[in-house]
Amino acid sequence: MGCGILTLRIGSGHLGALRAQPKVSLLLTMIFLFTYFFYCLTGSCCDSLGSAGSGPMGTGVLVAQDSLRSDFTPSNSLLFDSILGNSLRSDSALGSFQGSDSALRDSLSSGSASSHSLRFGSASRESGISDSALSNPEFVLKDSGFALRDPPALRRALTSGSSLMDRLRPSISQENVGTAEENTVEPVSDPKDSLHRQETPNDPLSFAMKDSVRSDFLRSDSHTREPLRSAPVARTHLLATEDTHIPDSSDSLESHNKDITGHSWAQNGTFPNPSPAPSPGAISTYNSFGTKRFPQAIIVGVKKGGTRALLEFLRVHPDVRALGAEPHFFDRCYDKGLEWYRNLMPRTFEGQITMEKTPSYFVTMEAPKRIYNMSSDTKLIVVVRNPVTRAISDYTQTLSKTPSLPSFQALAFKNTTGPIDTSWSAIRIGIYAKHLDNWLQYFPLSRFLFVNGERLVSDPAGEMGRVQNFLGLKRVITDKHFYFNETKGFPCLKKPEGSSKPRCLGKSKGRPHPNIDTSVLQHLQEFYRPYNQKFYQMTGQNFGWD
Ligand SMILES: Nc1ncnc2c1ncn2[C@@H]1O[C@H](COP(=O)(O)OS(=O)(=O)O)[C@@H](OP(=O)(O)O)[C@H]1O
Repeated sequence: MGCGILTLRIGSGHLGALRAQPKVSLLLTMIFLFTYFFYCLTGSCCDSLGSAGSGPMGTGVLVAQDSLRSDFTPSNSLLFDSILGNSLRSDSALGSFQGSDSALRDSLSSGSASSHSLRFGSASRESGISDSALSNPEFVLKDSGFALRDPPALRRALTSGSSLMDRLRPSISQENVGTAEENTVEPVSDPKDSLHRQETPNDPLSFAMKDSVRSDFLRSDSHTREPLRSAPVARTHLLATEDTHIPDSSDSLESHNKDITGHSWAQNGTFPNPSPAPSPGAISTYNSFGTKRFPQAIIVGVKKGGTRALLEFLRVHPDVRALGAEPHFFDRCYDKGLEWYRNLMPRTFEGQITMEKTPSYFVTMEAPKRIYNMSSDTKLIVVVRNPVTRAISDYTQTLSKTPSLPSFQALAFKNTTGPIDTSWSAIRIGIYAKHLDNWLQYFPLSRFLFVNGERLVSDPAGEMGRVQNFLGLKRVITDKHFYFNETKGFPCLKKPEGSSKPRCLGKSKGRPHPNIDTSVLQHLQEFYRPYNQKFYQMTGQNFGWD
C-alpha cells in the first residue's frame, strides 16, 4: 500500500494531460507506469514504502512507524528515544503522531498505560506513565494518535537527557499537591481563649472533663514544610492521621488527606492499595525528584505516647521526610510486600532521612523480625509515657468513639475490683519491658532511642535535641521553634519570622481525660512499678514514673 500513494499521485496528475493530448499522454503514462513498475520490481522503492504499513502517511510518520515496529516488545515497552528521536528528525512528525500509530496510541490510552515501561532518551530511566501523565496539558490524545501541545518542550526533553516524566511531573505536582493547610494542625479559634487543661500539679493523672468545649486548635500555614518549599520536591507528604486502631474523625485533617494524585485516603488513616499494584521495576522509585527509600528510622511506639507530636516536630527538619499517615505495614499490611511499602514513602534526596510512624509496631510480635529483615540498620524510636496515663489516654480515645463504653475501672480490673486485667490492650501496651524484650531479640539497644513522652511536652526542644543527635541530623530544631500554647495546654510549633500562624496538633491530641478514682490510679501504679523498674534497667534510663 505504500506504493499506492505514489501510484495515486501519478495517476491523478495525468488525468488532465489525458484530456488534452490523449495519445501522447497515454503513451507517456504507459512509459512512466512501466518504468515505475520496473523500478518497484527491482525493490528500490518498496523497501521503504512497503514497510510503512497500511494507510497514507507522511514521511515522518513512516519513520516513527519503523521505530515502533522495531522496538515494540510484547510487553508494550517502547523505546521512546528512537521513536521520538526519529520523529524529531522528520519535520512532519515533530510533536504529532498521526494515522496508524495505533500501537503507540493504544499503549498510551489504555488503562494499563502505567505499567508500560518507557525508556526515554539518554536518561535511560524507567518511568511508569500514568493516566495523570496522560492528562497532562502537554499531551493531547487524538482519535488518530497522540500529539504534544508543546513540541519544543519535547525537543528540550530529548536534548537535555531528562526523562519525559521529569518534564511532566512539575505540572502534575503543581496541580495536585496538598496545600500547607492540609497538615496535621488545626486552627486555634482564639489563642487567648481561657479554656485550659485542668491538671492538678500533684496528681498528673487527674484531668477535668469540663474542658470538653476545647475546639481550640490551630490550623496554619505549614511551618514544617517551609524548608521543602524551595526544594524541587513534589510534596508527597501524606497528611497525618489520627491513630488508626479506633478511627477518630474528630481530627479534621483525616478528611482532607490527599496524596499527590489528589486521591483521598480513608478517614481512618489506613492506606488504600496504591493502584496499580507495583510489579518489580514497573514503577519507578527513582527520578529527579528523589528516591523512594525504605525508612531509615521508624517511630515504632508507643500508642498514645506522643508519637504524632514527635513526627510533626521532626518534619520541621529539612533533612527529614516522613509519611504522614500510619502505614501499618509491619503489623497489618505485611502481605502487600516490601515494594508496596517503599512506594508509599516520600521521595528523598541524598542525605535526607525517610521516616514513618506506626505506634502499634511496638506491641506486634512479628514487627521486630520483619523490620530487621528489611534492614537491620533501621533506627527505632519509642516514645514512652507513664503507662498509667497512657492507659487512660487510650481509654479516652475509645470512649470518644464509644460513649457507652464501661468505666475505666470496670475494664482495668477483672470483675471491677479483682486483679488487673492484662488482657485489655490499654493495660497490656504499658508493660514496656515485656515488649522491649521481644525487640531486643533482633536489635541491639544502641539501635533504639527512648523518647520521654512527658518531657516532649515540658521540654520539646531538649527532647528533639536528643532525637536529632540519634538520627545524626544537624540540630536544626531548637527552642526557637516552639512556644507553649496556653489554650491547648501543649507546646506548638511557631511559624518562622513571628508569623501569626503557629501550629498545634489536632483536637484529638491532648484531649481531656476522665477523672479516675485515686485508688484505681494507685493500684495501677503499683501494678506497673516492677515492669517500669525493669524497663529502666533495660534502657539505662529512669523515666521517673514511680
Ligand atoms: N505538643 C503536643 N500536642 C498535643 N499532644 C501532645 C503533644 N506532645 C505530646 N502529646 C501527647 O500525645 C498524645 C497522643 O499520642 P500519640 O500521638 O502517640 O497518639 S496515637 O497513638 O498516635 O493515637 C496526647 O495524649 P492525650 O493527652 O491523651 O490526648 C498528648 O498528651
